[in-house]
Amino acid sequence: MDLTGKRVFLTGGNRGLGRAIMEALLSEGARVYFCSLQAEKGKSLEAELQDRHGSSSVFFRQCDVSDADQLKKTFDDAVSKLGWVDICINNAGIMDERKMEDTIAVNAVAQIRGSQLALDHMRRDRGGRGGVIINVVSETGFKPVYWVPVYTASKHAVLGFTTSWAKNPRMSEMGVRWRCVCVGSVDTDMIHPTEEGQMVDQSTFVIPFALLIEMSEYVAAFLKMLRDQAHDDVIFEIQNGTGGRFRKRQIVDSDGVSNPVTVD
Ligand SMILES: NC(=O)C1=CN([C@@H]2O[C@H](COP(=O)(O)OP(=O)(O)OC[C@H]3O[C@@H](n4cnc5c(N)ncnc54)[C@H](O)[C@@H]3O)[C@@H](O)[C@H]2O)C=CC1
Ligand SMILES: CCCCCC(=O)/C=C/C=C\C/C=C\C/C=C\CCCC(=O)O
Repeated sequence: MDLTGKRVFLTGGNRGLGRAIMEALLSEGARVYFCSLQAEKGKSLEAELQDRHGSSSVFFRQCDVSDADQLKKTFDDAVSKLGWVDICINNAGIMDERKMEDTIAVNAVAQIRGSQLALDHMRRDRGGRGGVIINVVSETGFKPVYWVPVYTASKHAVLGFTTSWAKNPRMSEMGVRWRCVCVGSVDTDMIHPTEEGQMVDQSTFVIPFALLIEMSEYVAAFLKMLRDQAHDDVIFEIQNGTGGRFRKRQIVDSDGVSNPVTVD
């Protein structure tokens, strides 16, 4: 897929993975509408990026994605500013085991709702132009991670939702492709818990520096996935040093061995 001129809706774009993907897409000639919780940071980033890429290339709106009404208004505003949306990236997420409801609301419900808004808008069988819906999941979407069980549950939910929609036999008629980005750890604010309790057994948590994925590798793999329209697979796994690859759904055996399996 040529990304030039593509119209992108992205949640959680003011920092971390979302910001890196947004800047890469703008450099490829795409136009991006992004939202995040923090209004001031978002506004100043919008101004900075408009200076660099042009005033009609990037738009920001403050939005709490866990609020259904705000998310709908924000998506509708994106359609009105961009004309339409070709690529929807549900990226916003949090990791805090003390906040179970918030974690499920932001990581699972909001990504599911964002996907549904995008699907309704994109469906060719209902007058849309087709498109791609990308949910930024995590490797925790298909494997257990004992430090963050609630976070892991939220990511499993999105993987189940996304792979299920992708199996709809009428999807080619709808003209929509689905992707789950299942990435290991990238060095963003998220992986540095600052308060006791954000993780279970935090005292045993050691950042796995050897496994960390460089932001540049994440971005390159993400763009590779976006350009590749040939694959039917939904899960795109990014581990360090692999450059990213499509795979079937995985299970992890009790002995820790991870096996690719086909679910159909
Ligand atoms: N950093 C990592 O190692 C990994 C991150 N991920 C996922 O990638 C996504 C982005 O994570 P990072 O960039 O690392 O985290 P981050 O903490 O740097 O950025 C999170 C973004 O989500 C936004 N956000 C959070 N709650 C929101 C809400 N209620 N409404 C609107 N926006 C909200 C924040 O404003 C921020 O822009 C998350 O879904 C995360 O679970 C997945 C695997 C690994
Ligand atoms: C393999 C899990 C990657 C989880 C990435 C993620 O979504 C958020 C990470 C935030 C902090 C780090 C949390 C958990 C553990 C990190 C590495 C575990 C490596 C062990 C393994 O089972 O592979």
